[in-house]
Amino acid sequence: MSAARWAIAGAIVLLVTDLLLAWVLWNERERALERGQESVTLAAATALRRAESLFELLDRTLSGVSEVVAARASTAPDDLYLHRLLLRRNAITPALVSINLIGADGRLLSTSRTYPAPPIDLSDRDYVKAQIDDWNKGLFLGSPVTSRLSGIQIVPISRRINNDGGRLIGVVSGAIDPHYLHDLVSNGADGLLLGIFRRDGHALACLPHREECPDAPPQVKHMIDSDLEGGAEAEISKVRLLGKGRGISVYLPSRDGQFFVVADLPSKTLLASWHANLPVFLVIALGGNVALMVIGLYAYRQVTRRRQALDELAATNRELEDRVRERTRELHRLAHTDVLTGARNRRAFMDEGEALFALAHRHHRDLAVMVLDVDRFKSINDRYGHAGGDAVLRALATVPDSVLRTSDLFARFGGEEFAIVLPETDCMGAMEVGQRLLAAFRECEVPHDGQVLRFTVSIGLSVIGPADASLEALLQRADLALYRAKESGRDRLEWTPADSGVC
Ligand SMILES: Nc1nc2c(ncn2[C@@H]2O[C@H](COP(=O)(O)OP(=O)(O)OP(=O)(O)O)[C@@H](O)[C@H]2O)c(=O)[nH]1
Repeated sequence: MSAARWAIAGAIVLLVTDLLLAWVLWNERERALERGQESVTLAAATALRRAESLFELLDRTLSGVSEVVAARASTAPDDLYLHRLLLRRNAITPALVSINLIGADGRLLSTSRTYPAPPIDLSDRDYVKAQIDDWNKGLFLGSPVTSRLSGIQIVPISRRINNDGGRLIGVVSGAIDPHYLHDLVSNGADGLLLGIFRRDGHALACLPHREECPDAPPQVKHMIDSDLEGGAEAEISKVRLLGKGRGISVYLPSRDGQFFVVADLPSKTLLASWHANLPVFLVIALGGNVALMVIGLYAYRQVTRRRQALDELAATNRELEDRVRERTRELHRLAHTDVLTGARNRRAFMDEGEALFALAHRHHRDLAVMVLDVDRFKSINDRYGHAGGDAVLRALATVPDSVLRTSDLFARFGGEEFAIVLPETDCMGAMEVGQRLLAAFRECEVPHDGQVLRFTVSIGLSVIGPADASLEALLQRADLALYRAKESGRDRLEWTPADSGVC
């Protein structure tokens, strides 16, 4: 596999691994958001339940006062009685700063705080007007105001008092201590913003700003309007309703629709644990990537090295084979070459000569054999030394090159004796060649030791006959002819006829 393919395969493995890790990371994030959503919803629901319980309790208190006053309306109870009634009910309702009785004209008739009641006109207050204007209003939750009675910030509630005929007798009101409302939204998680709002957006309580709760921001007011139209119970938004930025928000209206709880948590808080684990994930991802890259590189190097080793082994094998072939050729050449002259030796001559003989014999072709012997070579040796004799032999071996055909076979037979096989050559042709050879040897000059040596050669010739069974037979006849050549005076060619007696 090429380096590019390795790189592509490695990149794909890394990509898949990183995508898997990213998927795990994304899942972790979604789960953290889900957990955050559950905790925000729980905080809002808890605050709503506690607020509804409180308002039910306060409603029962005001209803109780209302019933007593209505029952006693015909007997016109005195101020002290009313004050004591309010005082007793207030004593068992610590959430209220005071309980007040207001006349049908809006003037304060009695209060649990002081006796006698100060002359205060409350006809302009929303919690008074709402009850005077509506005979069946139920419990009314007023806007937070500064009490004219106590001078502190309170959240007013009120109930209408009717006589048996349904006519307005007066209004009973209670001033809720804002701290009680603030306690409803306590115990929130870190970073949680929680608010209880009236339908008109006035804040009744909030977390974490206990003292100065901001009124509902525009987006909450928009939710309230939507709620009025659609009657939705809860809405979860990814955009925070109370804080800035993104996060999880929950909006819950009360059963009677008089107030709403809104809670939200910023993404930063929701994902705090996820963010805390992020470096661990990144280190794992980075470590995984590095580990995969190291493993990939290691595997690539191992495979490359193995391939290189195999290539080198193959190259070494090829080189060894070449050397063995070369060596074999050299050995073959040495085994078939005469060391002194470089011509073929007897073995090579016999191998190749037998093959030429067999070919000629089978196809009835002509073939001639010559045996050559240097004349009086012993005297050359004696006169010029062995080195002189060797020089003559070396020179002799070069002469046939210029006379013979390349298809002819020339070899040193041993000592000063040489032999030639002439394929496709009849007796006449061979004689002609023999004469040319004799002439060439005569003219051959051998420089040696500052002198020029000359030599002659005697040649014995034989040609193939039908009765010849081997090259050896021709060689024997050529030897006989050579003997005659020597006997006849040397430097000449003689031939021995075959059984047929023709040349
Ligand atoms: N320098 C040299 N001499 C050799 C070599 N081989 C054989 N001789 C010598 O060649 C001589 C052959 O001599 P002879 O067989 O008597 O024949 P000749 O002297 O050539 O006489 P004729 O053949 O009758 O003409 C011997 O003295 C051998 O020692 C060789 O390789 N080198």
